[in-house]
Amino acid sequence: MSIMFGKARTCNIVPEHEPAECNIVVLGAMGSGKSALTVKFLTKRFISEYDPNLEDTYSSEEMVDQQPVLVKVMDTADQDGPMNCERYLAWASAFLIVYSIDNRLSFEVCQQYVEAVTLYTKGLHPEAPIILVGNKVDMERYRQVNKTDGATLAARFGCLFFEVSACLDFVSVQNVFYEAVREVRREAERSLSLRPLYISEDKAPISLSSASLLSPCYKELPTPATAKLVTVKSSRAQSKRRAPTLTLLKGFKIF
Ligand SMILES: Nc1nc2c(ncn2[C@@H]2O[C@H](COP(=O)(O)OP(=O)(O)OP(=O)(O)O)[C@@H](O)[C@H]2O)c(=O)[nH]1
Repeated sequence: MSIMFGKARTCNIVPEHEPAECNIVVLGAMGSGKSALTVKFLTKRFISEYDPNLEDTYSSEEMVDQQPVLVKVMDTADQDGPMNCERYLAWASAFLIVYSIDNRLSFEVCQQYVEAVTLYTKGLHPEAPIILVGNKVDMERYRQVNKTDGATLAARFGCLFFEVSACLDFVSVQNVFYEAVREVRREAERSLSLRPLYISEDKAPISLSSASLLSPCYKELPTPATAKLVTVKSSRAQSKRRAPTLTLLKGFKIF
């Protein structure tokens, strides 16, 4: 039921059956652990070697809060700091911006990413959320970035903040990606509540399912020079319809 100019009208909500999509871009300094976090989320395993110039996009069917969602993860590889950001800014539903707690420079590069992304997303509806991630928390004895530094940066830009380790427990890493999906859903709801619904008799019923709520996620995947869509169905896929398959990620040695 929505009220428009004082008239009470109903709209037939036709639920879509396609899982919503959520495009997550993983950004951060070289060596901060972007690929390791991506592979941990997709395979539950920690990688040790990788091709540092490899930039790929992977997809995985997930169930977040009992709602199916196709999570697409773009693992970026910039040489030094935000470079030709247009390849991912319009595509992204959310950003994970990663630094390594044992590397102060990676934290400074991370701030450049937060500023560059915020410049683009501020004022967009829905706004693509940023999640700040302090990785390698297992390297506590070599810590160079205090947890309060990360929390302060996150508070300054209104982002969520987590410290995790790609080589420790899987659930903490999965939670970061799941929180990104939840933030996208919350932002879509917020954005929808700001817009009056225009409904007239001759218009088709409006579908407000989670898919259309997340319609900002349905963006054409850009054809950036290096990213290729590699489908990786997580072995955790809850979907009974299709046997989960896992294509090992090119360029990663998984043990
Ligand atoms: N101790 C520890 N090492 C990690 C962790 N995450 C990644 N590493 C290591 O850090 C190095 C860089 O990890 P990557 O995941 O390749 O980092 P990246 O940000 O993808 O680096 P680029 O591909 O060069 O952008 C590798 O040797 C990883 O094994 C972590 O949580 N803890």
